[in-house]
Amino acid sequence: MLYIIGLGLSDEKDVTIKGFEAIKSCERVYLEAYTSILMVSKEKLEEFYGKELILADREMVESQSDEILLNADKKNVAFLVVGDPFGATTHADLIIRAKELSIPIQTIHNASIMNAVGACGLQLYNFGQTISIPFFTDNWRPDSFYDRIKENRNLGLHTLCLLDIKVKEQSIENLARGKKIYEPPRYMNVNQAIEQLLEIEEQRKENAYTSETLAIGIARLGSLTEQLIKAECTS
Ligand SMILES: C[S@@+](CC[C@H](N)C(=O)[O-])C[C@H]1O[C@@H](n2cnc3c(N)ncnc32)[C@H](O)[C@@H]1O
Repeated sequence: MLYIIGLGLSDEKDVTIKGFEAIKSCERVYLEAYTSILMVSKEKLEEFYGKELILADREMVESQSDEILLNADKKNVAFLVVGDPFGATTHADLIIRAKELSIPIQTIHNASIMNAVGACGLQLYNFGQTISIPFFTDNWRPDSFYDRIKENRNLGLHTLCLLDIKVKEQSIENLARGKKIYEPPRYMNVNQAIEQLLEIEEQRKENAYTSETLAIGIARLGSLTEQLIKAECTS
């Protein structure tokens, strides 16, 4: 059985009892830690689950999924995803591959940023398309998210902006040279996101939003001690 288990949003204790029991039954446990992160270390998770975790980076999930799925038709294997396994990320390739290999799959859901964002006071019913804001580079400054925000605002809907996480990524140069040298991890903060949003508005000038637009910044949602929700105009 391949268990696809959501870990929730904050720490080792956010796993559900069902998820915890499934992890306990598994021979191998993979932790997907590149699309979202928990606020505790891998070691803390291992101690709480009583299991060694294998870090599954993007390369492993996207190019070596057969390694994850090895023997999963006979033994229990867990694939842990922060938040909910189907909240923003789907890991469709892994699931399709498992189905092709006739491996039974069970998903154990958990809270996701996609629903927990309701903690800021805005009605989930009134959110439009969710967008991702990627880190700009010197020569790559994509702005397709701008159109989604504009469409949402024209309909009177809020936009959930997910901010980029870069874990174990190669620079373009190292990628081109095939060098497996990885950049230090980076996590986009709210200020960086605002700077990028305003840069695009400055170029497009279509008034999707302005520096006066009220925005809500949310950090570490779900953490009992460190959660921060702050609403301010961007100027
Ligand atoms: C791809 S999405 C999340 C997918 C995850 N599977 C889920 O269901 O929550 C990852 C992004 O969501 C946002 N996010 C996730 N968890 C968060 C949290 N606890 N507090 C604030 N933002 C969070 C961050 O912008 C992060 O880069």
